[in-house]
Order: sequence, then C-alpha cells, then structure tokens
Amino acid sequence: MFIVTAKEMYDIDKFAMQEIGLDGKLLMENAGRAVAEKITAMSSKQEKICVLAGAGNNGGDGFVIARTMMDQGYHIHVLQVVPDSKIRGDASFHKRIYENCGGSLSLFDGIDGTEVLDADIIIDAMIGIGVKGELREPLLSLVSLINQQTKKVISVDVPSGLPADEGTVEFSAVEATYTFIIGAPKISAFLNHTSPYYGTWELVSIGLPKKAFQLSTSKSIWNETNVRDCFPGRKPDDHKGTHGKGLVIGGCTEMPGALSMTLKAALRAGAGLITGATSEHVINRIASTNVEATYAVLSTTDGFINNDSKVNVQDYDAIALGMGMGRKAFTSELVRDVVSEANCPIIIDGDGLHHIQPYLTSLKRRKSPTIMTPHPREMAMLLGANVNEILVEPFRYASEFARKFDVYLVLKGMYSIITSPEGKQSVNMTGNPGLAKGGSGDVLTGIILAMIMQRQDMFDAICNACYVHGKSADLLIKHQHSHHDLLASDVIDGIANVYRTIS
Ligand SMILES: NC(=O)C1=CN([C@@H]2O[C@H](COP(=O)(O)OP(=O)(O)OC[C@H]3O[C@@H](n4cnc5c(N)ncnc54)[C@H](O)[C@@H]3O)[C@@H](O)[C@H]2O)[C@@H](O)CC1
Ligand SMILES: Nc1ncnc2c1ncn2[C@@H]1O[C@H](COP(=O)(O)OP(=O)(O)O)[C@@H](O)[C@H]1O
Ligand SMILES: [K+]
Repeated sequence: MFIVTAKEMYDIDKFAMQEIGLDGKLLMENAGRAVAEKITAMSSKQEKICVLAGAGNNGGDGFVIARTMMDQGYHIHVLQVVPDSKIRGDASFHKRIYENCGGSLSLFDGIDGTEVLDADIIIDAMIGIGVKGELREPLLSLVSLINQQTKKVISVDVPSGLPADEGTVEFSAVEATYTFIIGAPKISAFLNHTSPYYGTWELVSIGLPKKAFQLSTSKSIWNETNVRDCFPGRKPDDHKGTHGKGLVIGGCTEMPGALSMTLKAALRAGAGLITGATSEHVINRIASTNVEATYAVLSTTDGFINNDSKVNVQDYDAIALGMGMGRKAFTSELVRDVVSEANCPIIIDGDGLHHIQPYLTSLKRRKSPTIMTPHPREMAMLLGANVNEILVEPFRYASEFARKFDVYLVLKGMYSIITSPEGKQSVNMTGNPGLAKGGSGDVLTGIILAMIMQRQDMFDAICNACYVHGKSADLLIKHQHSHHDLLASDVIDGIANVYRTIS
C-alpha cells in the first residue's frame, strides 16, 4: 500500500487523467461511490445524515456520496459550507447531478449549524488534501461545533483542516470517528500529532493505476503480503551456517539483560549461530539462560567493556552493536573500531548510537551496509535536534539522515519508519503500546540481526523484522497478555506464533 504527500497525490491524479485518460468526473464518481458503500455498511436508514460539502473536489466527493446514499433510501441532507459561486470544476458537475436527482441541500449560514446539531451522522467532505494554512471562518467555528458533538463523524479522504503532509503543528481540524482515505494514505495518517484526527481509517480504491503510484512515490506500508512475498524459507539441506553467524556486542554489569534479549531474539528469529561478546561478569550472569549462544570475553574497566581485548569481527555474517554497553568514553573507541574494521553488515542500537555520533561521517566509508535503529530521542541526539522537531517531520529527517550517511535507518515509534540509503521508505503498522517497555528495542535488534543473515534483500529483511516484532506483540495482546503486563521477553517467545502464521 503506497503512502503519499499531497503533491504526490496530485501528480498521481494528473498522470491518471492526462497520461492514462481517466476522466476526473469518473474518479470522483468512483471515490464517492466507494466511500458511500463503506458508510452504508455502518449506518441505518433511520439515522439522519448530514453531508458537509466544500468547494473543491473533496466537496465533489461529498455530493456523489449524498446522491448514492439518497438513491438507496438513506435520510440525507447536504449542507454546503461555501457560497455557490465558489463551487468549481468536477464538484460543480456532481452538485448539479445531485440537485437534478432532487437531493436536499442548504447553505451554511455561518451562524447556528442546526443541520449539524440535528444529524445522527456527519459526513465531512469540506476539505481534503487541498487545505492551505489554518482554517478560515466560518469553517473554523463549524469544525469546533462538530468536535463538541459526540456523534459519529466520518471524514472523506482527510479530516477537514488537517494537513496531508508532515511539518505543520498549528491547525484546527475535524476529529473524525472514521476516515475513508481515497487512493492512498497521506503522511499525516502516520504522525503522532496528526494520526488521532483520522480516528479509525480505511483505504478505498478508486481505480488509480498502480503505475501512477510507482512513478510518483517511494513510500509504502509494509504489510503481511509484503512479508509473505519475501519471507526466507528453509531448505531440507540447510545447515546452521546457511542461516548466518552473528555477533552481538554489548552489555555491562548494570545492564546484562539487554544483551541477553538480543541474543535470544536473534536465535528465536532464525539465526544459525550467535555469539555474545561482553564482559566475563555478564557472561556468567546470562549464559545459563542463553545456552544456545556462544560467548567471547571482552576486557572491562569498572564493569564496562573497553577496547583493550580487540574484538575479532572478521568471522561473522553480521554484527549487532550497542545494547546495554553503557556510555563510557572508552567504549566509544571499541564502537569506532568495530564499525571501521568489520566487513559485514552492522546494526547499531541503543548506547552504540551515542558512541557512533561523533563518527557518523565514517559510516559512508563502510563497504557493507550499516543499519541504525534509533527511537526519536536517539534520533534527536544523532542530529543535534529537538525531539519534537523529529516527531513533526519524521519522514523528512529519516530520509535526509539515511541518504547523508548512507545507512538503513529504523526510526522507531508507534509507526516505525524504515528508510534505505536511497531514500525508499516503508512504514510498519504492527505493534502496540505493550511494546513501550524497556527491552523491546533490544528484541527488535536481535530479530533484525537474524533476518539480514537469511538470504533476503537488506531493506526487505529489516522491514520483515519490524513486522515480526510488532506482530508478535499484537498476537500476544490478542490471546494471552495485556498492554500492561507484556514483557520484552514475551515478545521473543511470541515470534513462534508469527512464524507459524506466515511460513
Ligand atoms: N481527480 C479527482 O477528482 C479526485 C479528487 N479527490 C478528492 O479531491 C480532494 C482534493 O481536492 P481539491 O484539490 O479540490 O482540494 P480540496 O477540496 O481538498 O480543498 C480545496 C478547497 O478548500 C478550501 N480551503 C483550503 N484551505 C482552506 C482553509 N484554510 N480554510 C478554509 N477553506 C480552505 C479552498 O478554498 C478550496 O475550496 C481530495 O482530498 C479528494 O477528496 C479524490 O477523490 C481523488 C480523485
Ligand atoms: N505504542 C507503541 N506502538 C507500537 N510499537 C511501539 C510502541 N511503543 C514502542 N514500540 C516499539 O517498541 C520498540 C521500543 O524500542 P526502544 O525504545 O529502543 O526500547 P528499549 O530501548 O527499551 O529496548 C520499538 O520497536 C518501537 O517501535
Ligand atoms: K474531508
């Protein structure tokens, strides 16, 4: 499923109309009918429905929805929120057809909004991706009135007033119960501060050609179909070497669990052989519960690993670096040397991200892929930016960072964004607040380590890992646990449930 900015959506519409020959009025008819079908499935003919129609194509969709539902016997009234003179293009065409069919219509007087108060269901087709700046009056007051109601509000494409793109914090918008998104989800459906306005959303297809999307956008949702298409299989003659030999470097006296979880997650996720490189003290504490892993002893100062023992990094297919290693200055030297000496893919996570920050430019010199897995605060640290700036524009920050330092980036969060060094982006939709707990990230790193060692394209492997991690948590919440009690180690055990459903 593709994800678009407003401009990309306009480019796709334009391509469909000018290059493919699809008529705009037809696309609007398709959009309105598709949304009407969804709304009829969730409403009754006894309910009073008020369609709020704006001047542009979003309003045009509203007129088609109104006509389609009226013909099916629904109790429909259109409240036009702009004067007649403003209705233009295809919207004006569909308004005329609605009126020719005898549809009920009135103009919003900008004062009391009686039609809104009387309705059981409000269909918001005022403004879609064409919103510019903050809402002007009288729409601003009307939106405020709508948001005070407890009735069902169904937005068409985008809740009116909400920017389709990232980067805007100042806006007033409809707080929808449901949104039926047309053609492709817009970026604002995936941002912490804008996604709640959509309520529950669903995509409706209007017949825009796939080619138009492929030419215009490099962003998409990584879903179960994607996972199934490229999930690594097992052959009868496979041996442990086939599934990768991985090294996990991290841990300290105060945080032995982080390393333990990455080791265990990597093995559970399918890695052939996993070695934990850490202090003798950490090995003594975790070895009895990680009996399948092997270990390499590293030298320490005050319980934190240092660079004296020189980790052997040459014999591995991939390395994960950083989990629970602490932030002592001498550990930075170890991180720097591992990153420059290893000839295999490296995942840098947790404290490793802090250690690599002064050496970011060295990542460009690596011959093998580098994968970085920051949460927004770590991303802010890497960029020397404010965490709120990152949250408001995560796609742009992620894309610029991945291109600049030639890395694969997993910007973790409610919707993790996976970015390739070329700027291709996927959003992972699995996962739930049960994962907002210490250790979840260490588990993800272990799964990524296992996935990138198992015959897959690097980007696909990272996306698959994020999917499996979140899906494990989702299945556990559904069947055994709650958001409150889920632990990172449960997520490791839950990998089995996910694998059973996809392999
Ligand atoms: N090819 C088509 O005909 C298609 C159109 N579609 C619909 O068309 C929409 C985009 O249509 P448009 O480009 O016409 O734009 P919109 O209809 O989203 O918005 C433009 C209207 O909003 C008003 N507006 C913008 N900012 C405002 C503000 N701050 N305060 C008050 N009013 C404001 C403008 O004056 C204009 O009347 C999509 O969101 C979608 O719903 C889709 O159905 C896809 C296909
Ligand atoms: N509310 C949420 N919904 C979905 N996924 C979440 C949520 N909160 C956290 N996660 C996921 O959990 C993981 C947390 O990673 P991180 O913050 O690095 O944890 P830690 O450092 O404690 O191991 C990430 O993969 C993130 O995407
Ligand atoms: K809308």
